[in-house]
Amino acid sequence: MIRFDGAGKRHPDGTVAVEGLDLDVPTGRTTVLVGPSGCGKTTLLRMVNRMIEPTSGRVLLDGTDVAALDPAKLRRGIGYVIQQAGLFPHRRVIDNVATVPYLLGWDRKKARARAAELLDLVGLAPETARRYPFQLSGGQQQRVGVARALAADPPVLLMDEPFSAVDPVVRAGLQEELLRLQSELHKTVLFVTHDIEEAVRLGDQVVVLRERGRIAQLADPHTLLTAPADADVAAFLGRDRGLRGLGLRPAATVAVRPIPVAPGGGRANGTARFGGWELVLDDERRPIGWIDRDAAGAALQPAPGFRPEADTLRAALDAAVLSPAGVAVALDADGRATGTADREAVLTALAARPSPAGATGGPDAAGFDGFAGVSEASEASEAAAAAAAEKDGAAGGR
Ligand SMILES: Nc1ncnc2c1ncn2[C@@H]1O[C@H](COP(=O)(O)OP(=O)(O)OP(=O)(O)O)[C@@H](O)[C@H]1O
Repeated sequence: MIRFDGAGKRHPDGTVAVEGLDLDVPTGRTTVLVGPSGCGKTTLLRMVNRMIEPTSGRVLLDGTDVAALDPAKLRRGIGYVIQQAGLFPHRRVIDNVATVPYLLGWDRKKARARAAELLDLVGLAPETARRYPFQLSGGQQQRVGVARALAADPPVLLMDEPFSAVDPVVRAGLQEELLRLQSELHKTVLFVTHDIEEAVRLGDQVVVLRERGRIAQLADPHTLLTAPADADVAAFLGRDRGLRGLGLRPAATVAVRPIPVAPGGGRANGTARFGGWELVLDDERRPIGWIDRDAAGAALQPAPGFRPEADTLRAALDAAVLSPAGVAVALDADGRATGTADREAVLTALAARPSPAGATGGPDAAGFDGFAGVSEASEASEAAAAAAAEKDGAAGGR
């Protein structure tokens, strides 16, 4: 566990970046720090790996004051991922990823084997290994950054706006990947973002900060979205927080009706009728589309679906709203139709009382008391990003 114990930072010019924060970052969970620019997120994150030294209070790592630990050793035990990855431009991808193992004195072969394993883990093709960072896309570079941070299997990962420099589609993919990795690896992750959407997607707990690193609210994502602590937090969460909250609830609560499929002709093996609309399925029961039976010669229209076992209520609602028939198609993992849910069925599920932990199976908020983080990656580049920090002087004591 990481504990901020009255941790504060006053800069020599008198600026108080963080006023004195008490926060626990629980082991094996993802804690997200979110808040407006300048509220102290990066400062808090960097206090953990001693790139910034607190001027008051302490930061404890598993009970030990980090001030008592050698900064270089400390950083080798903490993965650090920053915006734009901060890769070493003159090193091949494989050697970027192997940075910390090399520093730990692993032999080259073992370090590279580990790096190759990690590239695979973060979804990069083996041929990526021989390239230089400039030969990769932004999203690929971020994946390398994550692989590098994981190389020595550190229990703690500090992530400072790691996905903010990539486009929304790539970003969503990287978030998905992080969730998958975390479900396997259970690192203690402290993640900084400006983006509340990202915060509720990734966080087991989310800390909303105000200026000077003061905690406005600490809660699991569902509680945050449904019960913001005050009007300021509600405003920060945005007007569509209710809708976003649906993204945390499982679609499995939607009542799905079996499809009464009649034998059909032509390319479809069956159809099902809903008022004037007919759902056409192929031989494998995959939806082909909707046809408006009342419109002569009408073209097939898309049949949006959702997976009750994997998707959220937001996805189910989206499918029902987009369906020309007002009916979402329930699908199995292979895309075969297992039933349908009309808009009323989705609305009934929406109205039901959600389970307190939300759809993500998120942690019980009672298990946490708090935490913090920071961002700002621009000058971090080599020593900072790698958590490798061969040279202690990189940012210490800032
Ligand atoms: N070296 C410094 N000297 C003086 N003030 C500083 C210094 N570094 C940071 N600050 C100030 O400390 C405050 C907190 O900065 P920090 O970088 O932690 O904020 P942040 O929440 O990460 O911001 P952003 O989201 O914009 O990255 C800001 O007001 C910033 O201007």
